[in-house]
Amino acid sequence: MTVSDMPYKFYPNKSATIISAPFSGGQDKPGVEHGPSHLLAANLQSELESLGWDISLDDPLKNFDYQEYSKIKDVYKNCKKPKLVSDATNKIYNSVKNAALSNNFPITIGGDHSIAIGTVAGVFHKYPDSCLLWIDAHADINTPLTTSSGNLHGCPISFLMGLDSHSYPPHLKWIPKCLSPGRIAYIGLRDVDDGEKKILRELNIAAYSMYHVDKYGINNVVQMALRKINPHNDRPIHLSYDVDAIDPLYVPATGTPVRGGLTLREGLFIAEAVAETGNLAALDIVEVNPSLARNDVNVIDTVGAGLAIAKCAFGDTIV
Ligand SMILES: NC(=[NH2+])NCCC[C@H](N)C(=O)O
Ligand SMILES: [Mn+2]
Ligand SMILES: [Mn+2]
Repeated sequence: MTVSDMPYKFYPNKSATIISAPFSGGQDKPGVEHGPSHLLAANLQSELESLGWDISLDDPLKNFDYQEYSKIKDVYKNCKKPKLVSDATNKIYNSVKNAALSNNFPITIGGDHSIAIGTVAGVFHKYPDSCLLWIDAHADINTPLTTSSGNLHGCPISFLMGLDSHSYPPHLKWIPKCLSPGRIAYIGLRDVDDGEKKILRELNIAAYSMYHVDKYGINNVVQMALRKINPHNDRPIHLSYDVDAIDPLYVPATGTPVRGGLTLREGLFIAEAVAETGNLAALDIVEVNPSLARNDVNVIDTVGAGLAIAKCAFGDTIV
């Protein structure tokens, strides 16, 4: 592959919006809501500006009243906090949509991975022809019928695809069914639930696990994944990056760590290779949870990895 002569084809004037999504309601462990403030304190904005980007900030959950939700019983069958997740991701959806509609590259910093309900829906509103590259140890494609944890950060893909849609909590029915199975590829999988494996097989979804990374090497895996979802390299690519794809050695401060993950270099290579296509259209960096660090080094490593992913995606190393 050659370096695109049109880097960032969808945002040629290199302007971006950093959207803070300090949200933890898609899972049970407090602390992931502090991810955005740590990434910003690590100079995310000025680091991206020094790469030639014009950066604005948005904070769609600024006035969000979390207290209100603790007063109500927010469960639907086995799904935890559907109203909270619905309302928060709807605000993120509008922020991402508005950024993309005003030609600002949306980079959303989480927060748990349920926020991708809003980010993917927002990007696909502007670019319905997009494809989604999901970097994660997990498939996050449980439906309300298959989830055993009830945590909605394990379900965003199924809502975006409309899988088992009759089972949805009423609040989540607004989510546009914008994603088709041929438009998503995974890299980094190693902790996939049985119900999820069945879905991945039945829908013939491009799923590259750590086994494939070892077998073919990271470059081949990225190229294979992109060829499946973007065969002519003309579609916008949404890169949704769960930092737990990277091995806990490098990214210890995350809610659902799984050993045997990507090396830090493999993880960064993915962001570089997607940037190199010229078609990167949105980025999420999720599941940074500074509260789960055992010491300061853990925080520095995890936040530093998130920052490095963003810089690679924004052209630090190649473009
Ligand atoms: N975004 C994440 N870290 N998701 C972890 C999901 C874990 C498990 N598959 C579940 O559904 O509960
Ligand atoms: Mn995830
Ligand atoms: Mn994960």
